[in-house]
Amino acid sequence: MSDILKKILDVKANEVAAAKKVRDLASLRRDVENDKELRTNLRGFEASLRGKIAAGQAGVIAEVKKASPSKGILRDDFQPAQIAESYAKHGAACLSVLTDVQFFQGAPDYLKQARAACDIPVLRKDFLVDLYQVYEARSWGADCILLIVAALDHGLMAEMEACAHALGMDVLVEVHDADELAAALKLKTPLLGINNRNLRTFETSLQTTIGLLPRIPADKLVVTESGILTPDDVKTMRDADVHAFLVGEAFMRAPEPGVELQRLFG
Ligand SMILES: O=P(O)(O)OC[C@@H](O)[C@@H](O)c1c[nH]c2ccccc12
Repeated sequence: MSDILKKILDVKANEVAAAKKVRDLASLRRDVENDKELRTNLRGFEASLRGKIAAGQAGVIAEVKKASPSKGILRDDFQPAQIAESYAKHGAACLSVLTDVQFFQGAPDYLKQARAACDIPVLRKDFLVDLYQVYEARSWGADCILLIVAALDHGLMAEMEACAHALGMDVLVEVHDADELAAALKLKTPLLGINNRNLRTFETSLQTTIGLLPRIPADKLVVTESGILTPDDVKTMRDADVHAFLVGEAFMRAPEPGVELQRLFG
């Protein structure tokens, strides 16, 4: 197995081991749980999505992403605070900020800068493989974490979800096929992301979302992720009753990301 996901997960395991040497889990956990600001300053991620959708709009999670392993650099003039402001001003429900350094050229600092520049909730977008990263996410200000079924043992995944919820964060669980979906449906979170991109091959098809819809109970909020590039793509999803979107590339390549958001979804 030499797929890219496997490579990323190896790096993540090393990163967590290194971070624990600087500050161990017990100490990080204590710091997060004893910080009044972190205990109270939470922006409801699910609530923000549901608010937009209840008003008849799309619930857009707008991504702050400098680069990706499949596409290279997406944006040269990369200023997370400015991008966040632009997204919020033009109607994004939430932000997603890449914190992975090695593969996506993201950073924890980008999450902090983006969140400080607006008042909408923020997802830590990364490959989480350890409880430690859940506490890290909150310590940086994240309102929601991503759990990728393909990256996680199912027992650990449930533990991470419980931890996130205990800290007041929401959880977006990500799947790509029917088996992963079955595992995701055992979690409590209503936020179900369907990644149209295969993380092992990077092939992208919007049919991934459409094909899985019949298997999803009505109380789940489906977020279609990746490969949404045109107003037509948005229409395809909304016609299929999918109203929440996670979009990066299309916005990152535009001169003003928020204006592009409005063009795609307005
Ligand atoms: O840039 P796009 O094709 O609009 O995709 C955004 C987002 O879905 C994608 O960045 C993503 C979805 N799941 C992930 C998991 C890890 C890293 C990145 C991702």
